[in-house]
Amino acid sequence: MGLAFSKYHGLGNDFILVDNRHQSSPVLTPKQAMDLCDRNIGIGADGVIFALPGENGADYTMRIFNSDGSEPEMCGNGIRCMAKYLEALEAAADQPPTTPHSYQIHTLAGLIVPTLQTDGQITVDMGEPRLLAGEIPATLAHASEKIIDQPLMVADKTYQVTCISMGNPHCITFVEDTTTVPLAKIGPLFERHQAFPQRINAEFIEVVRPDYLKMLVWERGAGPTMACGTGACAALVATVLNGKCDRTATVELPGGPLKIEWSATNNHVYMTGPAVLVFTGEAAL
Ligand SMILES: N[C@@H](CCC[C@H](N)C(=O)O)C(=O)O
Repeated sequence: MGLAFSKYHGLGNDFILVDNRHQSSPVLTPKQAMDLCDRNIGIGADGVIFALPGENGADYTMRIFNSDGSEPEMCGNGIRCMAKYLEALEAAADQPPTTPHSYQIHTLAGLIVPTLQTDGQITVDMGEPRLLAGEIPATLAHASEKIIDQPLMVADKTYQVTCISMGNPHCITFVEDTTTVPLAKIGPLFERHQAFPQRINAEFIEVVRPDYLKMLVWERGAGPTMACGTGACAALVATVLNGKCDRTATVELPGGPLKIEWSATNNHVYMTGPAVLVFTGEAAL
């Protein structure tokens, strides 16, 4: 049986998109998704995203498997890709949406709202960051406390970390220079540190200016990726909480820039960036 798919990327963070609008659970198993993500024997991607029927009054539901088959709660770059994918599916069915056009998307992290802009960029209302240790989850503080600039011992070195959930968990460390971070060595140790019972995404941030951050990321379930949207949002929030940047800043990732704003008015985080169709195809299962 063949599986029709579209491959998209958001700043090099790449995904296989599957039209799952007629079934209420993903049409692939985690193992099938993992095999399709393999860059040698599959299509190659950081994850597989399923566009499902909407739940809780939403237009659609997004589910995602990481390239290791695990299921995260949310994906920032992925939801921009899904918005473009939905636009293409609707246009193919002669329902061309108007722009700017928003979708209400239910995720395991709650309701997320991407808006397609007339310039091709997508702005996503990512909801409110969750700051308490119990919400992340992390054991570096009592469940009802925040983890801001706390020590974490990794491979005999103490890092000062700030932990934020954007629905999925992030651990942020400030560095002098992102080019000197031994990501392949310490990334997996952060991800599977005993302080993080559901593993963690690890971000390393260089504050270049109060409105410009550089970021390296090691993703839970996917390893080093070219960009992470939820990670960039968590990084901006962590940097504000540490008094090192403005509430609006550009976060420069290996794959390019994202504009992130943490609104002082409604506490929501907004992410703006691109999503690009790479190719469509049919995969053998
Ligand atoms: N790349 C994504 C995040 C994908 C999920 C992450 N690996 C996790 O397990 O939490 C993004 O752009 O946010």
